[in-house]
Amino acid sequence: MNPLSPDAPPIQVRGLSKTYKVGFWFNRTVRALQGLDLEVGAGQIYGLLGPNGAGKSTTIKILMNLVRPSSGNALLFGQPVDKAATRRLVGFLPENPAPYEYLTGREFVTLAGQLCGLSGHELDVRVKEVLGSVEMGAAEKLQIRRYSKGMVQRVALAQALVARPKMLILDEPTSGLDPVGRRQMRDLILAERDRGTTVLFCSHIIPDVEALCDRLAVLVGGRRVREGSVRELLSTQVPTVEMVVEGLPLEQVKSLGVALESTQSLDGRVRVQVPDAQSQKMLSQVLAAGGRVNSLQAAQFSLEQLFMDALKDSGRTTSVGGEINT
Ligand SMILES: Nc1ncnc2c1ncn2[C@@H]1O[C@H](COP(=O)(O)OP(=O)(O)OP(=O)(O)O)[C@@H](O)[C@H]1O
Repeated sequence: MNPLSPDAPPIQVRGLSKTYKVGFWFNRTVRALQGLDLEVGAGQIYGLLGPNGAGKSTTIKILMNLVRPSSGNALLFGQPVDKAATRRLVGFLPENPAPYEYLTGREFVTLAGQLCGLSGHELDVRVKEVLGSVEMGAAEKLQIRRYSKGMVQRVALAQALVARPKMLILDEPTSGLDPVGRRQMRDLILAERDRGTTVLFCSHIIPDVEALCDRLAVLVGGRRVREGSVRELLSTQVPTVEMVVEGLPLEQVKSLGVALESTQSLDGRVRVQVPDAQSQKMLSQVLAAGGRVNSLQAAQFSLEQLFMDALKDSGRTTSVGGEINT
């Protein structure tokens, strides 16, 4: 039976909420997700970006049918997430992979391939191929308990890739990897996308998201607070100018009557970010007050700024965690 609904997007999430019960008597609740909507189109690399506790892993666990939502629904290829036949189309890398550590890397990936229905020569070839692609060929005969964290992450990715999935769901794929490993992981994800694989991944490493994603959603406190392509999202930012002011103390710079985006006191200087429309006024106010501007440049639009703005707009005093009700 074909588990795919033709034309259905690989991921559709509507009004997804998840409340965990916590505490000794389970009398407190944490709202990890609050009415989340998501749609991931075929062949996209889609990023979930958010601070610690934003609900990224909970979303992924619901998609992998490891956690049940409190309300709302989630579909993979148009089918409910509890259909095993559909989940078989997905390669999954969990947040903290814990493979059976007395197996060697090769035995573990072989087992994963067998569970996905591969066998014989095809399985042997494929296992060798994926272990090579994550650069674990040389260590494939070592028991996993001898591996470093980054090596475990690599064999865990190999098991996700072994059955040539139609979609990859990766929870913090670059966690534990050194800079070379991070670059390889990015290249692997891009190569999978070029092969036509849809990829959903979550991260709080902004450069990874920026380098990889076609689209992304920013989650804060279990809610989606931004969504779009990287270019769309960056184009919504107010253009700003960065100035370095000398000869005026921070407090005086702040009281020049210009709305500043940010200020930072450096050794005897003050770095400020000013909305572009205010930059001329700021310049003349600094000069009138006896200060100097020793550098002035257009600030780069960045996902980092977008992320900080999203956090500020969502009105949260701390970025960490879901909402706790006692
Ligand atoms: N099994 C659980 N029991 C109780 N609370 C949980 C459980 N799993 C997650 N939570 C809570 O739900 C909220 C969202 O957690 P989740 O792991 O989904 O966030 P995340 O965005 O993946 O965070 P991180 O980036 O730190 O991995 C947090 O407040 C967390 O404490």
